Amino acid sequence: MIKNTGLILALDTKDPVQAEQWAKIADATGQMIKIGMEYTYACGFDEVCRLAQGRKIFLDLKLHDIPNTVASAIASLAPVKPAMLTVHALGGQDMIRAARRSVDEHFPSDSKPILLAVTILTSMNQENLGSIGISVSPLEQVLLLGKMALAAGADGLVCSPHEVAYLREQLGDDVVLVVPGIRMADAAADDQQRVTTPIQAHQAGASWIVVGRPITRAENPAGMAKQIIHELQG
Ligand SMILES: O=C(O)c1cc(=O)[nH]c(=O)n1[C@@H]1O[C@H](COP(=O)(O)O)[C@@H](O)[C@H]1O
Repeated sequence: MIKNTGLILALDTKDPVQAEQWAKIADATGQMIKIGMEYTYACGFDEVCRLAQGRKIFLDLKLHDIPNTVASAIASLAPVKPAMLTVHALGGQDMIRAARRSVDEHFPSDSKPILLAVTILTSMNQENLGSIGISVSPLEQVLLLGKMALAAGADGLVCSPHEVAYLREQLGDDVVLVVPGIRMADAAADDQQRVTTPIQAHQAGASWIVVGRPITRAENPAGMAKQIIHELQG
């Protein structure tokens, strides 16, 4: 059983003022923030570096390309000094090996980001998998991709809350499991398919949960963040 599950607040916005306000909520509670594609593409790399300064950042750009391109992209991300970064497991073992080499080469040994492989997006269900030619269950596919990614050098995985308990059992306590697809009980799932509540993800063994809209669209985002942290610690 994982004792502590951290909260990562996803800053999915194009607006630097809004991002700073949400980041301050995370600062006040000592949580990590996630900067993703929306912010990076809208605001640019310099702004990402500014927002990241003095903060623990999960840089979620979900790199997925040929090995050389991914390795070079990771080298370009070094100025952000992220604590975590993502590649897509579907890029395969050669791409993940190249990502590993690039992290080891371009980041100082005392501040290497945790290299995370995104398995099957939380927005996909069995039917979506079938439409891309995958007939096994999300659980089986996540385990297959997860084992491959860890063997190729990833430090951890991004998976849905539905797979966490099984991955913990199969892969042990040391692997970092980062878990989006978090919704409060009875809340709308939006575009997410494989979801649970924060406490269920914690009990299943998540190292970190990633939460965006349940906090950022709450009437009182700071209050909601505190409530989730309280639940995770309870
Ligand atoms: O890599 C991720 O963080 C990620 C992987 C995944 O499978 N599903 C997923 O939702 N995410 C991210 O987690 C966040 C979830 O946001 P909300 O659905 O608003 O809580 C978004 O920033 C997504 O980009």
